[in-house]
Amino acid sequence: MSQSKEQRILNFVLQNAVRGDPCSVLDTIDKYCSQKEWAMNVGDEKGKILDKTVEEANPSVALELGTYCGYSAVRISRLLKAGARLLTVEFNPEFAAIAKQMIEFAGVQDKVKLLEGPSQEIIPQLKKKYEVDTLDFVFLDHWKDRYKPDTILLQECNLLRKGSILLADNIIFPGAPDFLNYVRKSPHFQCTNYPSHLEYMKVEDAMEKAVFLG
Ligand SMILES: O=C(NC/C=C/[C@H]1O[C@@H](n2ccc(=O)cc2)[C@H](O)[C@@H]1O)c1cc([N+](=O)[O-])cc(O)c1O
Ligand SMILES: [Mg+2]
Repeated sequence: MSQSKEQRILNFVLQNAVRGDPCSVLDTIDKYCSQKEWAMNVGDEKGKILDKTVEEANPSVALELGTYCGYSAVRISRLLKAGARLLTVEFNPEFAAIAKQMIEFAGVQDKVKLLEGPSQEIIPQLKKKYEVDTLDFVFLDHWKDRYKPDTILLQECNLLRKGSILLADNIIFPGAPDFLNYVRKSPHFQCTNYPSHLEYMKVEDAMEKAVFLG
């Protein structure tokens, strides 16, 4: 059975990164995906926007939708204060298995809880099953047609509070037009756009920050 691209990325990290060093894991993934095989990690340029937004939010409880190989889970969790936690949602069992190993190799496993399943099933479980009160930060990077329904679902489940910060990847490419329209038109969100580029490419992309106003 030939290896998957995601398994090749993990193997490259296991063989070339420094165990317990999140930055080394991030740099190694970026090296592989810029030189050998493109993959849909948020990457370093948009990753720096993610870093700034996480630092602004300084979250006690953060949610990520779309773990993939764990690149942004490592990126986010390396910035979390003592006792803070990241819940990350992955639907594909193969990607979840890769991400779990990536997170453990980076040494951030005590800050990260990987939840396997579709976001529309997991989100309604966050309060009772995962003991979440409200979310301080949400990173949206899963299926682009899920950004809007999941943002609505987060509100319906009372998971956002005044000041909760949402950050969405891929606003230009592949694009999330219904989400963008929704948050920009909604009186409940204050939006900011961050122009950037698609990971590892010269293609235009952007991130959108949407602060919940209550
Ligand atoms: O399509 C993209 N992302 C979709 C991500 C999907 C991920 O979210 C998970 N998920 C987790 C929970 C769910 O409920 C559903 C899916 C999927 O199992 C997958 O791991 C994308 C594409 C490009 N691109 O250049 O083409 C660039 C990007 O940065 C992207 O993020
Ligand atoms: Mg993305």
